[in-house]
Amino acid sequence: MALPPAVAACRRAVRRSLAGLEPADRVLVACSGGADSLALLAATVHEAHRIEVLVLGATVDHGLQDGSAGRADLVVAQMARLGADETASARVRVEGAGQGPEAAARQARYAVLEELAGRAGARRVLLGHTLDDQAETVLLGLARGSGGRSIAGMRPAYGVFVRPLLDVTRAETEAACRAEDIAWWDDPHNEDPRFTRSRVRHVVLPVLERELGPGVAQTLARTAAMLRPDMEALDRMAAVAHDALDGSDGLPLGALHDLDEAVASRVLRLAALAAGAVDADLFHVHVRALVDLAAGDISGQVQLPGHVTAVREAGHLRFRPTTVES
Ligand SMILES: Nc1ncnc2c1ncn2[C@@H]1O[C@H](COP(=O)(O)OP(=O)(O)OP(=O)(O)O)[C@@H](O)[C@H]1O
Repeated sequence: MALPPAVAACRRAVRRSLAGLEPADRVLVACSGGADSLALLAATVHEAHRIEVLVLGATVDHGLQDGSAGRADLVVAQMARLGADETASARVRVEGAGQGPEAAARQARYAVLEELAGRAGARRVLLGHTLDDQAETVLLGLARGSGGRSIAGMRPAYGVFVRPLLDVTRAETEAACRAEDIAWWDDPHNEDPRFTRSRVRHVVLPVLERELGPGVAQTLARTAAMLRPDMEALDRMAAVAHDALDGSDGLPLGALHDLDEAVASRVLRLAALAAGAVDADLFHVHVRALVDLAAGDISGQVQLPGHVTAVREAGHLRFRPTTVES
């Protein structure tokens, strides 16, 4: 019997992301219990076992919703049923230092997944973000003015993390689950109109699709895929420049002015992060203010999230802890 197209699409996508692995290697699949991550797990078990790679399924319980512990147990049972060689469930405490509970949960989740992978000797951690997640991220980035980084979308791979399904739609992951008789769980958060991402998913994108024609989500995701290599090239140039320029005395303004603005703004961002600014809260508007400060277009200081202040003095841009006046 022919393989259902959605199952084939998931398997093809996963096969690419397992390239380079060898027999007895391990991969970890992060499972929330949603259709995306269960379709990902099923495809991974199939593709990994073909090349004798072992699959560890892991779920993280943030304890943020009622009944989350029971749900984590159900996800563990589901992962075993789908053929994961090992399963793990981790409970994390979410501490939102200056960020919302969602962002704090995401950060804690990534840290614990990386730790679990390290302990299990897994070479990759597979995440189930889909093409629709990517389109939503791009649209949100555009609307919030977060700059090129978010318009280029989520990275298909960074560090140990891989997102094999970025070319696969959410509908395809659901169709793959239905075809393989996999029951999934819909996170009520994703339906809650109080969350911006939920409104983008259920209101904004459907309107765009209706008014501009179908395929808007694909176009947004494709735009991100086209921009990403450009962004990454600029990031690499900036990392080299930052290493060369950022010293104990701060960033020399003369050298900074010699850089292209695309590189200089990234150097400023890296310097702010090195000084302790919080990555998740450092937006385009902050970097823009740093560019203006460095250029002398604004005077005084720039306050950054994470209690870091940037000042322009003695031919340098310097970062120091924000002093709180009593
Ligand atoms: N509780 C969880 N345990 C394990 N993996 C998870 C969990 N939640 C999400 N994931 C992984 O992340 C992928 C994307 O899920 P989701 O879109 O819900 O998360 P996110 O984009 O990281 O964060 P958020 O939705 O909170 O903004 C899932 O397919 C899964 O691989």
